Amino acid sequence: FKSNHSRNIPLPPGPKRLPLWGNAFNIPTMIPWKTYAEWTQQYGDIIFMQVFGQPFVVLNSIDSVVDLLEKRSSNYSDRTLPEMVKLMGLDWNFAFIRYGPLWRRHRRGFHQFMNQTAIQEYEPVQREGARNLLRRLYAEPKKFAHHIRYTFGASALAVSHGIRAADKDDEIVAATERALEGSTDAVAPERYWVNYIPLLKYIPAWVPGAEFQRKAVRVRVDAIATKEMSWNNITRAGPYKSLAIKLLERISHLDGEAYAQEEDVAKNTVSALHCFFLAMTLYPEAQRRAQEELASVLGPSRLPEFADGPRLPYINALCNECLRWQPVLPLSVPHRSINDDEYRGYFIPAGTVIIQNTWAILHDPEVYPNPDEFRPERFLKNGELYPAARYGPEVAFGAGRRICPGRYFAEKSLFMNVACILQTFNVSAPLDPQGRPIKIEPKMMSGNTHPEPFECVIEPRSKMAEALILGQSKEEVW
Ligand code: HEM
Repeated sequence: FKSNHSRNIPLPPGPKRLPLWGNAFNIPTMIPWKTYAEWTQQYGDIIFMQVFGQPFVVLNSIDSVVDLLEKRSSNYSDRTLPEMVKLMGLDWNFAFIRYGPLWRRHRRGFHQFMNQTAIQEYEPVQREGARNLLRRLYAEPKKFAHHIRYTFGASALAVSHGIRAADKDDEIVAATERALEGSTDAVAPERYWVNYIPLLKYIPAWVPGAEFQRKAVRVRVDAIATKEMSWNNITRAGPYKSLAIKLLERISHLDGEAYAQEEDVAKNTVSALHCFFLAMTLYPEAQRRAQEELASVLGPSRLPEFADGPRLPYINALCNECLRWQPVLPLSVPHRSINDDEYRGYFIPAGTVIIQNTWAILHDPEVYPNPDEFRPERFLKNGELYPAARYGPEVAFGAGRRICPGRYFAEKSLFMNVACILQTFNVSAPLDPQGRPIKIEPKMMSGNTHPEPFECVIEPRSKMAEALILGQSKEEVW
């Protein structure tokens, strides 16, 4: 692609391209969202790249995202299916379905079960999940990252199949976790050459250097196991069974895929909660203010309920700040254009992969001063929840027709877990042998969506808090 020759319209600016390779050597492999944001200085907010003939456009500003992904959504709602995702056997994933009638059918089904009214039905599962997480954190605080993953995996199993997961070491939850471990990795285009050169898929797994093939086989085996296990276990389903079956019929083909789908997306909420622990470890003042609010609204002797939400603006602002501070999908999920287009005097060819740089948008210092600091107050005005600017953390859920359909569900899960944890625990940095807090650097995994492993201390806030955690008999609401 050089430009639209017939009308002589240039491509958007971007790094210089080599013949054939294009920008293959410019694509940053580590934290690409920061590099793309830095490139704005040089190239502006829309950046063009091309790798082996595949055009890419990075959108670094909210204006370009609104103009293209929202206002021209009929042209910018297609997806690209990376070769590695196919090799892993995860190509059924709704997030990768091409724009068209099949996607529309899935999307309608998802909306039917995940709209703001329908999700009220899942409140008991979300409430139970949050309370069970408290007991797990109390029993083994050091394994907090595992507990978050496990709790959300179990809730996904409940919502999608109506199956109650075992209290620990559930085989379906474990297999799906393993199967999905690689899927975020696969969509990060910089990770695997096979995403650019599909012919590489014919290299057999035994060839030295074909590690991508061996990884694909490992993921595929777990994906098949998940499917079979969850289907065979549908008999374990409780009263949610009929709801689960309806959901399965609508959004998948009545097999194990709906659970893996749920698990896959639940993973984003897991990452957001993981970032919450990181923020609480690094910003004790924000934690103190949130706990003061809980004390004044709830008192010390009960756990939060969904109905408390409107009276807890600081907790809501803190959840917003978790989504903004370390967005769990910093480059969203790529869209793809259907037809040739012209924007701000530039030519965008049909089939261009469009990357929304969510991180750059939510770290724009003009809108969010000192963007690397965790400051929930930026979402408050006169003590009330207030949109920080003309756009808020909803950008973290994408844009246009492919915007995350699970966002209301995710926000409710985040609220319930954050409020329950802060009501009962103090989260702090571990101490060194001299008793000083160990300094932790906030770092997100590249190409993946959660923070790099870190340690934190999680202790009950008081005897009363301990009683709240343990006093409840094990919650079983369905
Ligand atoms: C904090 C949690 C979450 C975040 C930050 C998040 C973010 C996103 C983003 C950025 C996208 C891509 C949007 C785009 O292409 O413009 C997406 C897609 C999607 N999300 Fe979420 N998500 C979260 C939780 C969930 C949950 C809990 C569910 C389901 C219950 C869900 C279901 C989906 C689905 C099905 C898609 C694909 C939509 C499509 O391609 O049409 N997400 N999500």
